[in-house]
Amino acid sequence: MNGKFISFEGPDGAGKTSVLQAIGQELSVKYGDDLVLTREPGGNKISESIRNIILDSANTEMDARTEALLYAAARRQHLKETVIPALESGKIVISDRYVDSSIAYQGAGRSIGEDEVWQMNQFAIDGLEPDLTVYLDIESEEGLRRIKTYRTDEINRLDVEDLEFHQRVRSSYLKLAKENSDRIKLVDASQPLEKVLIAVKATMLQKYPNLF
Ligand SMILES: Nc1ncnc2c1ncn2[C@@H]1O[C@H](COP(=O)(O)OP(=O)(O)OP(=O)(O)O)[C@@H](O)[C@H]1O
Ligand SMILES: Cc1cn([C@H]2C[C@H](O)[C@@H](COP(=O)(O)O)O2)c(=O)[nH]c1=O
Repeated sequence: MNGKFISFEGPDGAGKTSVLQAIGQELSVKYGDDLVLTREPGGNKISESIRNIILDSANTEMDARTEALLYAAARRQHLKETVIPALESGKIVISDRYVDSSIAYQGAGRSIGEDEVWQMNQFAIDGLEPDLTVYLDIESEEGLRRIKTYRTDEINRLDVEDLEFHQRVRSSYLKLAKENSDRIKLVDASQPLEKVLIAVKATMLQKYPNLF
């Protein structure tokens, strides 16, 4: 596949949506339809339906392994329907979250086990990893503060987990970034948004010097 596959990762409230909106606007001027901005869970009808089930705050009885399997199912459909066809036609695919989210949130956050969640996801991703992952790092307290202070849309079933859950998620991300330093590049997301954007662009340019 000759396209570029870039994922953005981070704890809740790190600023992925804000960063991707700005970067996406800039890149779409240059690339038009050759840029695919998408998200997990979601990106197509089936995966968005699965997203609604997973994130619905009313689904309090959902088992942690069921949750992990649903994320993996949404991921598989997203890959088959959205990501792989775009990469095969040479497009740039930027996904808000991918399999690292499952390792951090289900593996560590829900304490299912990071290795177990990674193994289970192999069936869904069939070896397809991003070429570059931009990890927006934020302390859990600050991420949660941002969500509670500024969010106008709905607070989802994972946002309302306690501080310890979100701290396990962040620790897992930091471990993943250390163990996969060729692929995962850390950006300090506690800075003002303008500075985060500069750092993110610099990170992307290191991998793809002519991207912007
Ligand atoms: N660098 C920043 N400094 C201060 N506030 C920020 C910054 N980046 C984003 N925010 C604000 O924090 C809130 C969360 O940001 P955003 O929705 O972009 O994060 P996110 O990583 O997509 O979160 P989630 O994964 O929970 O959807 C928003 O209200 C946004 O305006
Ligand atoms: C892909 C994926 C996501 N999650 C969690 C992380 C967030 O809390 C939500 C998605 O909401 P966002 O506002 O779009 O970031 O789902 C997860 O737990 N596991 C995953 O694999």
